[in-house]
Amino acid sequence: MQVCVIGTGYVGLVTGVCLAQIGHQVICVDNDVEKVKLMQSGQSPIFEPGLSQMMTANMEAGRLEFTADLQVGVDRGEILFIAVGTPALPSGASDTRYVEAVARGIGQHLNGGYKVIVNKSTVPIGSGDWVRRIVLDGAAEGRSETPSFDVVSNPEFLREGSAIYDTFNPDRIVIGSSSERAIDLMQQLYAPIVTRQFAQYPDLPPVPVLVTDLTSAETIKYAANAFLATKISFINEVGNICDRVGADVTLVAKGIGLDTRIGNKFLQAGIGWGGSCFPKDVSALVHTATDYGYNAQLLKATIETNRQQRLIAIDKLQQVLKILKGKTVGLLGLTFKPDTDDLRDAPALDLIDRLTHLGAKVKAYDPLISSDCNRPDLAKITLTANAQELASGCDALVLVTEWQEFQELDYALLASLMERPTIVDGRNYLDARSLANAGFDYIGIGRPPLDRFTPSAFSPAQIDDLILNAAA
Ligand SMILES: NC(=O)C1=CN([C@@H]2O[C@H](COP(=O)(O)OP(=O)(O)OC[C@H]3O[C@@H](n4cnc5c(N)ncnc54)[C@H](O)[C@@H]3O)[C@@H](O)[C@H]2O)C=CC1
Ligand SMILES: O=C(O)[C@H]1O[C@H](OP(=O)(O)OP(=O)(O)OC[C@H]2O[C@@H](n3ccc(=O)[nH]c3=O)[C@H](O)[C@@H]2O)[C@H](O)[C@@H](O)[C@@H]1O
Repeated sequence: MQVCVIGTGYVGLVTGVCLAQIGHQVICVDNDVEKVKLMQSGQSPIFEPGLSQMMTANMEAGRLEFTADLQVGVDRGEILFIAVGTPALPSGASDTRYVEAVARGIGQHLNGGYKVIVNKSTVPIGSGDWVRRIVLDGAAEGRSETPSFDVVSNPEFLREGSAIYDTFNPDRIVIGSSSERAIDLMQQLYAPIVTRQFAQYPDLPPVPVLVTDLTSAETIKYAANAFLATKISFINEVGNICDRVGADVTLVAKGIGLDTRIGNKFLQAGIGWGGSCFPKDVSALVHTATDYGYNAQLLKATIETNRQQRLIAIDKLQQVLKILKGKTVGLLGLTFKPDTDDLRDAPALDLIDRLTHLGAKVKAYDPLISSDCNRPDLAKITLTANAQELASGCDALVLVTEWQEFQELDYALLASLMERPTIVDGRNYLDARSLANAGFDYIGIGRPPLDRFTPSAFSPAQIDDLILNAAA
């Protein structure tokens, strides 16, 4: 099928590349001319595991092209994906100006043939009909013939860092539309994914496809992200209670997660959720609720709990170091999660603000953020090229992002380079006992100290063994 994807960010580019990989003819449009030139030369503007290779392979196979010319994309595509950003406005509402610009542009360039216009961006509930109207307005401006099109909501559930895997192995595909013709075309489009032709486990039953009305599909996207964010805020709150009563949140999470009604995913306590979507999407849902006369108290608490949680590492540092003014704190990781170069709304940024406000000197090492990144929000910190350089002269380290390479560091060496080897493991990611043996004062989130025997001394894998043995 002929597909046009408008917006080539974390979602649009992955969608375009994966649709080409399953055999469709894809043209990706972006209004950032430099980005388009980069992609035309075979380079991905973002880091996502496996993306560059798949992108170049599909370009070479003649299934994937890039352009800055929306007219070319609209002419070529039978299915037009809108995948531009919908960041938060200061009010918490979603900023839909990029979606509006694209919808109007599509309308201006429509050429008479039937098109399916797909909202892949996360758009406020009710946007499907709004997009239809904007497209019609654009068409009237462009004086095109009466356009023939339908609007579909097809929310995206991929995670950064595993975006390609998630695209080929989705838990479900949601298609919201009132048009049978559009729904049928969307089902044809996704057939190779639904039948798991590109899945890691091809023998699993087909991927469930949920066909809904537009509004329900749009609400599913917000509800999914709000639920996941609430689940994390919940376990973080339990972790804070664990800190006070001496329980271990990693064991509590195991214990509740074995209940299939609860499930074991998204129960990792830490320094809070961040990224380009959870913060803005939960805020946008609260905002929508308010617009419709409902006070979404639970979601507000989810946000507030997370705001506090992001600074919990500072409380822990203050307990050990007391005065932070004049101390040097090293951050292991900056991105909001591992395997991405994305710093949008990363908890690290709040930590940096607060630590510098308290007079601490902040250093950081992140495998994908280099000192020449020229980000104003990182201007007040020292970015180092590796973990040794980071640890050198630090009073404490905070593990912010659970990059795999942080498991393999020589912590005894790092400890020897530090003023006072203390580490706050903001993701409960490291083996507490090994860190203690390496000379560190190890502090987890919601975990008791190691000075008395507790299973906290075990690594996550060892805890899994305990469960298996117990089951046997
Ligand atoms: N990042 C993620 O993991 C996920 C994001 N989403 C949603 O997908 C949407 C896109 O998010 P990201 O890919 O992260 O955004 P992004 O900011 O990485 O990419 C947006 C792209 O759209 C381009 N763009 C803006 N205006 C344009 C226009 N008028 N014409 C053509 N291109 C234009 C920008 O240059 C940029 O390349 C958002 O609504 C987001 O909420 C949904 C699921 C996952
Ligand atoms: O709408 C979106 O953009 C996407 O948002 C999230 O994906 P993403 O933000 O890429 O990353 P997640 O893996 O969900 O992590 C989000 C944040 O939660 C934190 N997190 C996650 C899981 C957990 O147990 N604990 C926890 O603190 C992570 O560290 C990270 O800061 C959702 O998981 C995707 O389904 C959704 O498509």
